[in-house]
Amino acid sequence: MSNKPIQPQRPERRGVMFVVSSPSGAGKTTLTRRMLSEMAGVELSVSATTRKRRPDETEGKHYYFKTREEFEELIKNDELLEWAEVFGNYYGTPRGEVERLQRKGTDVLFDVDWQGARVLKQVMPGDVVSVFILPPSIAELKSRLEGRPGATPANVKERLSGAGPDIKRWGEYDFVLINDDVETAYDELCAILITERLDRRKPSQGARVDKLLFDAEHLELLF
Ligand SMILES: Nc1nc2c(ncn2[C@@H]2O[C@H](COP(=O)(O)OP(=O)(O)O)[C@@H](O)[C@H]2O)c(=O)[nH]1
Ligand SMILES: Nc1ncnc2c1ncn2[C@@H]1O[C@H](COP(=O)(O)OP(=O)(O)O)[C@@H](O)[C@H]1O
Repeated sequence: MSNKPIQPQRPERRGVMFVVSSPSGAGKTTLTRRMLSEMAGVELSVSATTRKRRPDETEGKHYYFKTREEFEELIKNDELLEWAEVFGNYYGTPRGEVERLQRKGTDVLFDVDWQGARVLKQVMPGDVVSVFILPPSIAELKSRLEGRPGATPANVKERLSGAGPDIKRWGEYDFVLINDDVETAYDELCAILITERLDRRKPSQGARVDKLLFDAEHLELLF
């Protein structure tokens, strides 16, 4: 029998499941799109929705756009990890999308409402960290909603009336940040993800330390 020391088995890296919610218009899309384009190692879980595509959105990159019939088929076939109806449209997280990103070992960003955040916490306990983004005031929220391309008085009113019920859920999130100055809010959002990556309790951190310790205790194998 060989008594050659065995290198510790490296468990596969389990990414951070980074869940971000906000009342509509608070700036979640602005902040998360920037994070996805500037930060390495994090990818979007692209949701399916029955909402109409906006001019700046691309099929398969921002959402998978579906008819109600197609979406109901996804529900029936259990292809969604979670789904909810928001402002009269269906939104849901495809299981395949999350499995694919988890296999890659990247961090996964979920842009979901409070209902989705709650389910994701239940189905991936230990992996989810959640952030709630708030506007600095309701007056500012209204003016951001009004300033968005395609805004109509009716959809501004609908989204504004959803703000109170959304804000009530703030206590269910791990982190809460106020998007007043966009640069500060962006730095804070990145800081949360970076802190999570460095958490000692993450399995990938243990694997990195195991490797260092193994090498430190078997210098003869190295030099
Ligand atoms: N539960 C759940 N909510 C989602 C999903 N995708 C998007 N949402 C939420 O649906 C809401 C409406 O999103 P959207 O139509 O893009 O509008 P916006 O918030 O006005 O930009 C937001 O709160 C999103 O976070 C999903 O897959 N599941
Ligand atoms: N910190 C900020 N200051 C001023 N305007 C902002 C700020 N963050 C976002 N906005 C603007 O507010 C509007 C709503 O932002 P958006 O990212 O679409 O919100 P959400 O995804 O939360 O619905 C957009 O026109 C965006 O450019």
